[in-house]
Parts: sequence; structure tokens; C-alpha cells
Amino acid sequence: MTEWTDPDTFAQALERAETKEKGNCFEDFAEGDLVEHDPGLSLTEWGNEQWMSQTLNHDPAYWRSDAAAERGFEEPPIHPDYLTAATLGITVEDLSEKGGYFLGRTDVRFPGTPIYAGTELHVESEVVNCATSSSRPEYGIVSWRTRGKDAETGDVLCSYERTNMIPRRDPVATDGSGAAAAEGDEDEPELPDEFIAPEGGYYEDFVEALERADEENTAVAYRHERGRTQDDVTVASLPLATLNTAKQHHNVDVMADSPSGDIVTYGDVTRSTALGHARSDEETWREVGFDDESFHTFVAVGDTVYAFTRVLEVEDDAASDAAGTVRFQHIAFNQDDEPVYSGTRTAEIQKRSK
Ligand SMILES: C/C(=C\C(=O)SCCNC(=O)CCNC(=O)[C@H](O)C(C)(C)COP(=O)(O)OP(=O)(O)OC[C@H]1O[C@@H](n2cnc3c(N)ncnc32)[C@H](O)[C@@H]1OP(=O)(O)O)C(=O)O
Repeated sequence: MTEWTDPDTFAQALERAETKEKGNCFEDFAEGDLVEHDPGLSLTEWGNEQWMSQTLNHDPAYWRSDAAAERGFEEPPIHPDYLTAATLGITVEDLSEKGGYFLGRTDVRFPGTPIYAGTELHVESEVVNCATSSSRPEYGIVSWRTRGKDAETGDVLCSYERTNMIPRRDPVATDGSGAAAAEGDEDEPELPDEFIAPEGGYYEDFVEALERADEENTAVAYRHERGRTQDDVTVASLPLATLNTAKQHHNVDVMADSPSGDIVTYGDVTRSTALGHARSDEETWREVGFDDESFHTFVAVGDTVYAFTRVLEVEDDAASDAAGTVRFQHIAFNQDDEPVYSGTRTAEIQKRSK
């Protein structure tokens, strides 16, 4: 009788067996398609706290009832970073499990927040753009508008537009114009002469710093001291806890043959860690939204995520009198000072005079 577990026999069996594939290729997406994602997730206190603690997000309003009450929350709510990561994680099986790279995201908004532990997520995505990559024949570039809804009420809790490179089933010829344009675009860097940092983390400190910087060639731009070295928890456990099935985060065997040569950190972990560093130097009141997010290069186990912040503008138009609105650019960078993530963030920052 054939012993199927004999190594030689099994090797032959594997070679002849069809693989039941997961995920979709570029050709499977068409503009206007609506995908209802089957996985769902109950946003738990444990998941929220695990995400926040591992990414160094320690805003007391998300940890302590008295601080939550001061902010007008019924109890410590679900953090917007965890909500964003969970909304995206659920979509991976249908949108990007085939592989490819999470390139960027914009228009991240939270119309239905605050929300609390126990809320169940139902997520849907609409294909908004399918484009040829002019630099990489084996990929196309797909963008989706994704909405994370309260499964019970249908209220939209988190919405954004995200772009990934997605493998093509059939590679196409490209004209290489993307790479050529990039080569020609290399301008000399023109940084301001002087960088200043706000004295403190209240709204007034950002206003005062921007006023000081109003002279020519000065920017309000500073780095944050904390760094977070990536380990098995941040690289594999956090994405799996959001049902993110991208092999990039948990299949060392497959990733050994990829450009990174190893599993890589979920973009939302990199981003949330950098934001955690930035928030530790400010008095955050409420997150409003995020735009123009890009992931520039991979982060892997052993890499350390640091953060740099530039203050772009302030506006005294927050929903609460206790805060003012600040728009930031945050750049996450690694131990070799390479940018790994950048994006703009609009947040309400507490006033000292509250
Ligand atoms: C979730 C999830 C997966 C993950 O979380 S993976 C971890 C997060 N993502 C990454 O680590 C990717 C980091 N990025 C890179 O390593 C490089 O950017 C990459 C993807 C290797 C591309 O390198 P290139 O040097 O080839 O980069 P280009 O700037 O030339 O971009 C290639 C084409 O993509 C277009 N593109 C780039 N960024 C965006 C963007 N934000 N929005 C739209 N399109 C973008 C760019 O224009 C180039 O287009 P061409 O037509 O010229 O090819 C999960 O599975 O979902």
C-alpha cells in the first residue's frame, strides 16, 4: 500500500496536486464592483488595549473612565487607529491576500465615533480605480473606497480610500515611464533654514510655535524620542488580531522569496506606532481624519519605528470649545533614518485654557 506520508511520495503528491488559491488578481477587479466582506470582528476591550499598548498609544481617555468622561465619552472608547486597522484587516482576504503592496490611503474619516467595545463591524468596499503600473509589469494598481459599518445599525464608523499594488494574472508590457519620470524628478532638497518645536503639547503651544515660525524659512518640525522595535507581536500578532490575512505579515516561508526577504509590519501598525510617539508629545482631544498616507518602504522584525512631526496649520474651529484644530504631517522613519510612512493628520488638540 502507498504510504502518502513517505517524504518522497509526498513530494510527488504535492507537485501533482492543485492548490486551492486564495485572494484575487488585478484582472478580478472592475471599477464599480461592490465587495461585501464576509469576515466580521467584534471590537473588544482586549483587542483595543492590545493594539494601543503595543503601539504606545497611551491617551488616558482610551484607558481610564474618569479621563473618558472628561472628554465626553460614556466609557473608554475604541481607539480610531484600532478601528481603522480592523476595518482594513477584514478586507484583506478579498482585496489583497494575493500579495502586492499597501501603497497608501486617504480621506480616512470616522463619522460614527465614538464607539464602544462590543460593536460588531461589517465592512464593504467599492472598486474606484484600476490602473496599469507603468513601472511594474507584473502588477496593477487598484483603489477601493472602504466603509466599516456598525453591523447592527448600518452606521458608517470608518471610511477611507486605499490603494494597493495587486499582482496580475498575466503580466503586461510597460513603457517604463514611471521609473524614467522618477529619475528626472530629482530636485535639490530645499529645507527651511531653521526648525523650531512647540514649547508644550496644548493647542496654544502649536499656535505660538507657528507664529514664531512666521518669519521666512522657519518650520515647526521636530522628532519624537521614542522608538519601537518590531517583534513577532507587532509584525504577526497585531494584524492577525484584525483578521488581516496578508501573507506579508505571517508566512516567513513565502516571504523569504519576496523583495523584503522576510515578513513585514502591517502598514497600520507602523503608522499607529509613529502616531503614538507623536501623540505622547501633545494633548490630543479628538482625531478628525488622515490624508495622503503613503508607505515608502518595508518595515521588518528588528527594525525600529521612530516619528517626525511637522505642524502645518492651526484653526480655532474645533467641535468643542475645549480644543482647537491642528493639521500635522507625520513621517515614520527607521533606524537608518529612512522614511517608511508619511501622511497628514487633522486632530483637535486640547486648549490649556479649557
Ligand atoms: C495591509 C496590507 C499590506 C501591508 O500592510 S504591507 C506593509 C505596508 N506597505 C509597505 O510596506 C509597502 C512599502 N513600499 C515599498 O516598499 C515601495 O513603495 C514599493 C511598493 C516596493 C514600490 O516601490 P517603487 O520604488 O517601485 O515605488 P513607486 O513610488 O515608483 O511606486 C510604484 C507605483 O505605485 C504608485 N504609487 C505609489 N504610491 C502610491 C499611492 N499612495 N497611491 C497611488 N499610487 C501610488 C506609483 O505612482 C507607481 O506607479 P507606476 O505607474 O509608476 O508604476 C494589504 O495586504 O493590503
